[in-house]
Amino acid sequence: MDPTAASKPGTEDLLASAHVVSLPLATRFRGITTREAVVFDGPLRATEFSPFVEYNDTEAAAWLRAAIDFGWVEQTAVLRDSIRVNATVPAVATADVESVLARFPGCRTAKVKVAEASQSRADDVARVAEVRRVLGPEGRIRVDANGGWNVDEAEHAIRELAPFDLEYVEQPCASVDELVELRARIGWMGVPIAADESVRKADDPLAVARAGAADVLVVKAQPLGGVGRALEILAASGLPVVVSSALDTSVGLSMGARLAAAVPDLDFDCGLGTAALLAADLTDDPLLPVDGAIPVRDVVLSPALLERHAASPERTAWWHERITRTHALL
Ligand SMILES: O=C(O)CCC(=O)C1=CC=C[C@@H](O)[C@@H]1C(=O)O
Ligand SMILES: [Mg+2]
Repeated sequence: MDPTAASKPGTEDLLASAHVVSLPLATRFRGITTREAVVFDGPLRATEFSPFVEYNDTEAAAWLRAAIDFGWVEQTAVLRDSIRVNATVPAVATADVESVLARFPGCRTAKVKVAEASQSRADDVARVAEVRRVLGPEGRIRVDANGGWNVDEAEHAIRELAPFDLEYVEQPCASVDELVELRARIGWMGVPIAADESVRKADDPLAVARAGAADVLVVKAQPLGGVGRALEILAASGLPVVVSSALDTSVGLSMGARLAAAVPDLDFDCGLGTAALLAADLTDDPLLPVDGAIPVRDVVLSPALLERHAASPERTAWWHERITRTHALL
């Protein structure tokens, strides 16, 4: 659903309603310890624009489209009022696994990061083994390699990890062609493959489904251009989906929860529990997992928290320029 010309905010409207923030993380995740984000006071609700700082303007444009859609336009009907979420376990030391999982009360599913460049396969196996020990035999475990393996490495790593009973392996290899080859090689193991970067960073998010490269799609509202656009993509793919966050603040998580609430069939727990990875948030009532789920609702920004976590003048100016450049691309 594209914003209409009438309701689409101009650059000045966006900048006037923007709050640039820098939030500390509770635990290092994908190499960062603070999360920079912009939240807008939209006329419909608070909304978020938080492409990672290294993303270029072309990639960031989809995230801005999503922010505008959610704050100014989005009215999708929802089918459920709470979303079951997974615990997200960064590539931490084995000794820290239990305390990370404790941040996600009631979550029966854990997603474990693997294939971190500075670590070995033994580290991955030990981390997954520890997650299995803490969750017990009924827990569900998925791993996410963020495209860090080639096909041979993926085949061997999955064979070593499969005895821990994997729900799926997310983005084991970087390219769609590699995923196709890997899927053919490991079919006998019965471990499904999920695509994440091959959906959210691809020029054509449906290429992976057309190629038969994955069994499951990971969909994220911001990188796919918003709730409506993500729903179109997942419907066209015909594949089961997992809705996930982009390490958003609770505002971006409310967008993800709304997307998850509108998905016709939602069989997997969603990666929307990540407020638990933040050491601070922007609302007095954050979307933290309770009993393994988060509610589907809008988020009320706290002026005091916006002020406390306001980014420096230099970073604020950087984000304002990014918004201005990115908005010109829409
Ligand atoms: O899916 C989850 O459990 C949480 C979200 C998550 O893992 C991610 C969020 C943001 C950036 C990514 O590196 C990462 C992912 O790859 O899925
Ligand atoms: Mg992923």
